[in-house]
Amino acid sequence: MAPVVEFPINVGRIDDVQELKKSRKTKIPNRFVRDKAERPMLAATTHLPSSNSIPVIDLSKLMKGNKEEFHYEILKLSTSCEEWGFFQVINHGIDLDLLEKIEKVAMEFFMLPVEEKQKYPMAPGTVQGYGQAFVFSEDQKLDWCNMFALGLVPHSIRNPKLWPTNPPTFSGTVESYSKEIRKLCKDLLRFIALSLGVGGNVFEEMFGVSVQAMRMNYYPACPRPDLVLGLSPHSDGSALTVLQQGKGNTVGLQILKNNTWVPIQPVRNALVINIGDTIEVLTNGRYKSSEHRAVTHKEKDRLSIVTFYAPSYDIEIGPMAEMVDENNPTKYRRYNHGEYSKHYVTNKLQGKKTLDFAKISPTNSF
Ligand SMILES: COC(=O)C(/C=C/C1=C(C)CCCC1(C)C)=C/O[C@H]1C=C(C)C(=O)O1
Ligand SMILES: O=C(O)CCC(=O)C(=O)O
Ligand SMILES: [Fe+2]
Repeated sequence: MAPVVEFPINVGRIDDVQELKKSRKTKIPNRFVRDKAERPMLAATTHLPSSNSIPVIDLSKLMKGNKEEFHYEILKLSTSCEEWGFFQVINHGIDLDLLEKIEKVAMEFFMLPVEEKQKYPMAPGTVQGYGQAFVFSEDQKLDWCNMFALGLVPHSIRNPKLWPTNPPTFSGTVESYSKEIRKLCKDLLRFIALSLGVGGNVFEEMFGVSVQAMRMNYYPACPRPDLVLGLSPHSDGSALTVLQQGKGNTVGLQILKNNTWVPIQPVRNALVINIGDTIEVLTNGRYKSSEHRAVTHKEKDRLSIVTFYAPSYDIEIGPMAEMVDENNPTKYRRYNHGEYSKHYVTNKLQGKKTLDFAKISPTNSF
């Protein structure tokens, strides 16, 4: 079973942002207007030097490159994970038509009448279906985003009632896409392990049948992008996250680096990968999950398709012995991943605060 909140909650009225946009009102409802300190300050983040962008990893060099190419790319991978917690992957081997198809069915779904989408409601306190996840109270600010999320693997986390029959190709495309993304996650975890100097199969052997979930995020254009957030700042609770940005989309994803929000420029046919909290714990903080958020655009809509890949709920995790020594004392305790998942999905998105669950000294930001 996927983790859910067990207490009764009142989340108040959650407006559907696509419907708000259709109503053409220029005033943003107060629940979406962020306090001053949280607003995106668009001008301050759009003029960064181009060198300040996340590394691009060529997967074909890791899969079938010569020795030199392999070593160069592994080094780049390790630097990306250490310095950014993010990278983009090109030549990933996933059929580009499949990437197009998943975008197409996602857009077809979001373009359906709201009554049709609401046949698959995300119940308050849960994370699957159509709606807004991570809302737990009436006074919580809302994101300028419509989400549709599904648990995929193992089958026990699936809720068949939430799988849309419209568009008719939706489910089949999700199945094909998720199989390919799963293979990619396994390959990436193997190379991430090698980049750490541990055995390539370490993560896969440890994870059991990994949990896989998918979220489609649709950010309609917003008349006041300076006042709202598309998605609140957070780190992902997964081991790895794979993010596909809609073709031709504007910049929307930003990551927090040295206290500055850095926009991620989409690279054609690339997938964005980020290190989740689980890898941060397993590497004892050597590879960190980065805080990130999404901002909106005044005229353009944006779509992202996100896959979360995480260990099985039954496994216990903690820093790997190879990552701990007298210079790197243990920073995280051991815990059950199912408990962390429950903690993650029963708290609002709040930067990296969720990971305090695992920290031995929670006040440290490491
Ligand atoms: C921002 O993160 C998420 O929305 C998210 C949710 C994932 C899930 C589903 C959509 C349905 C099945 C359960 C699951 C919690 C995996 C993130 O997933 C991360 C968070 C944890 C913890 C994790 O294991 O993956
Ligand atoms: O839409 C984006 O670019 C960010 C999505 C994201 O971070 C998430 O879904 O966890
Ligand atoms: Fe995320």
